[in-house]
Amino acid sequence: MLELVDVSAGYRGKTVVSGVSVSIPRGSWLAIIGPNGAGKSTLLKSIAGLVSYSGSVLLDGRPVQDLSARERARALGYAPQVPLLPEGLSVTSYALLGRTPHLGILAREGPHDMAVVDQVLARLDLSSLAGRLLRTLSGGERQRAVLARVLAQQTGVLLLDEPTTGLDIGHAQALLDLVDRLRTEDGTTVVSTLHDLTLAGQYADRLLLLDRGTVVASGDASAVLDASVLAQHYCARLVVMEGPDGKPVVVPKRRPIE
Ligand SMILES: Nc1ncnc2c1ncn2[C@@H]1O[C@H](COP(=O)(O)OP(=O)(O)OP(=O)(O)O)[C@@H](O)[C@H]1O
Repeated sequence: MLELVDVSAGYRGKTVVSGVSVSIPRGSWLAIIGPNGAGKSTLLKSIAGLVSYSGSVLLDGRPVQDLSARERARALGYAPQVPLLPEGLSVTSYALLGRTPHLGILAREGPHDMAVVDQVLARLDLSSLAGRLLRTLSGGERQRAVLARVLAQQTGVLLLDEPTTGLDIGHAQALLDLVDRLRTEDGTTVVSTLHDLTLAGQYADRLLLLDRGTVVASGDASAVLDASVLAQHYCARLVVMEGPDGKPVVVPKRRPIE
């Protein structure tokens, strides 16, 4: 169980996330949604311990701040929205970095670590690119390499900042399906930011809508993906329809030509 209690965070004295409390049961998926600048990434970085915050982030009742760096790296896997990549590494070497928290001091990766990485690369459709240098990858391939590293980390909690950015619809779906499988099979807990509201509604158990740093709506897809709520907070023209699986589909409406 991951629990946020009254979490506030900001930069240089300016608060950009204010008083967020939410419980995320083991094996569930929370999607943080909201307009640009709402504080989604900042909230995710707070959970990852990458920005300072007030309030508490508890993992199985224990403050995450009390974990050692190694314990934290074994417990929480974080994939940033705009990663800084070591461009000269191959995809395999980069994904193997995800195994670091599992290695003994001065130990090198062994066959098990290689097997984990091979499996993750296969699941992300990256096997054919395993030997390629990161700087030679397309945007979507780089994005998948970042996710390969975090999935190779095999943590109980995945913190994914816009994991589908730059991915085509097929690769986006494959990635979300993979995360969903980890969630249901291994009990992995997922917290992700997502701009695609339809995908957020399809995959997450619970959505948290942030606007200007505060939670303005929270609940399942049908409760949060309400046309008037979304129109108000995103300043957008849209309709919400029912999709084939009964989940909401958020459709933008073009401004009528005068
Ligand atoms: N390092 C930083 N220093 C100062 N201000 C920052 C920093 N990072 C983010 N901010 C500001 O904090 C606010 C929230 O940013 P954040 O990246 O959390 O929003 P977001 O909801 O993830 O946005 P987006 O959808 O555009 O990615 C924004 O106003 C942003 O300019």
